Amino acid sequence: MGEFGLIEQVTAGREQSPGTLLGPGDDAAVLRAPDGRVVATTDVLVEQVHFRLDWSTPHQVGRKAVAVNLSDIAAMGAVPTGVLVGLGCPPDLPSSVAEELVGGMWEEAQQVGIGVVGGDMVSASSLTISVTALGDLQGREPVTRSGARPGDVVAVAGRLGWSAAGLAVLGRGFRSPVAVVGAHRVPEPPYAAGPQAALAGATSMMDVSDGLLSDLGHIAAASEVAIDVRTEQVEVPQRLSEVASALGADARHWVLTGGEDQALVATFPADRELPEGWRAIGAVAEGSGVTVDGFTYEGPSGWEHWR
Ligand SMILES: Nc1ncnc2c1ncn2[C@@H]1O[C@H](COP(=O)(O)OP(=O)(O)OP(=O)(O)O)[C@@H](O)[C@H]1O
Ligand SMILES: Cc1ncc(C[n+]2csc(CCOP(=O)(O)O)c2C)c(N)n1
Ligand SMILES: [Mg+2]
Ligand SMILES: [Mg+2]
Ligand SMILES: [Mg+2]
Repeated sequence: MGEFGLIEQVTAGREQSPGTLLGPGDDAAVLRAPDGRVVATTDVLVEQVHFRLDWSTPHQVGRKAVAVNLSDIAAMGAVPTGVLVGLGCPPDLPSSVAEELVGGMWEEAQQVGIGVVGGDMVSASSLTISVTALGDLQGREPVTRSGARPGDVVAVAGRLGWSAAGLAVLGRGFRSPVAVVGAHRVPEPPYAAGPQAALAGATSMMDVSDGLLSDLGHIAAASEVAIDVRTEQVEVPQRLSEVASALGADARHWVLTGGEDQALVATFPADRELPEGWRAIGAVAEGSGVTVDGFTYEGPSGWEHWR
């Protein structure tokens, strides 16, 4: 099948999402931007680096590719308006795989009431997925990484360590459909928690893609503050402890440094009540860097490409 046939196959019969005025099909999509500002973010996923098709179905990979972008929109306190999808497909990739991938992308997009408004399809030596998400601030100010202040509470919404546990299970050759494997295949970012945190006065926020400690390092650096994570406040779910003891691994390490759950982490003034779904895990102080119970964490604090 040629390029245009494939584009036809993956776009045919798709409904236009509510904020889309035009597209896909023209030189660019036109989206409503009621706020007058557009939030934009992009994340690339590469086969063997971000996913394996013997570990996940194309549909699950498609959902994840969109989810990791929508969590960046939520982390700004915005709501998504549309996604654009770039697909680099090896020549021998069955068109059904591309179809399933795009189907998964649509499913995830539709969870938040949007659609795939455009994209591009090219030949490539390994399957490469580039998703761009656009969002709307609905009149609110963006919640950046740089607003954390000494005295703030650090809080998290969503799962931590589940995807890393699932990755460990898959990496040891098990394919059982346990919950952590499901969490690795398709993250469940707490999309609504982003705008809710913004409304509740969050001073900084980001999504946890690389690992809690690593990502908190970005907030600490951008805000020029120190962040201490208090392990007595950080829940290690029973499920993770069970998987860890079966594998001889450390569940707390997954929670503190595991990426790809796309949880949201934010800081809030200490006198504010945390919005529903948010749990306190630490505190902001004057200084620099991230500590755990006052000490520097031994070992890598999260995923880093080329390391
Ligand atoms: N090639 C690039 N050109 C310009 N800006 C970039 C480039 N790569 C990354 N950035 C910017 O650097 C910042 C950090 O990028 P990073 O990819 O770590 O963000 P993220 O999407 O939140 O994390 P993750 O990729 O782990 O999901 C972002 O603001 C991003 O837009
Ligand atoms: C086959 C396979 N091996 C390893 C991993 C783990 N992994 C890959 S990228 C990443 C961080 C987030 O990516 P990015 O920073 O690019 O957004 C993590 C934790 C995986 N998902 N699949
Ligand atoms: Mg990201
Ligand atoms: Mg991010
Ligand atoms: Mg990253």
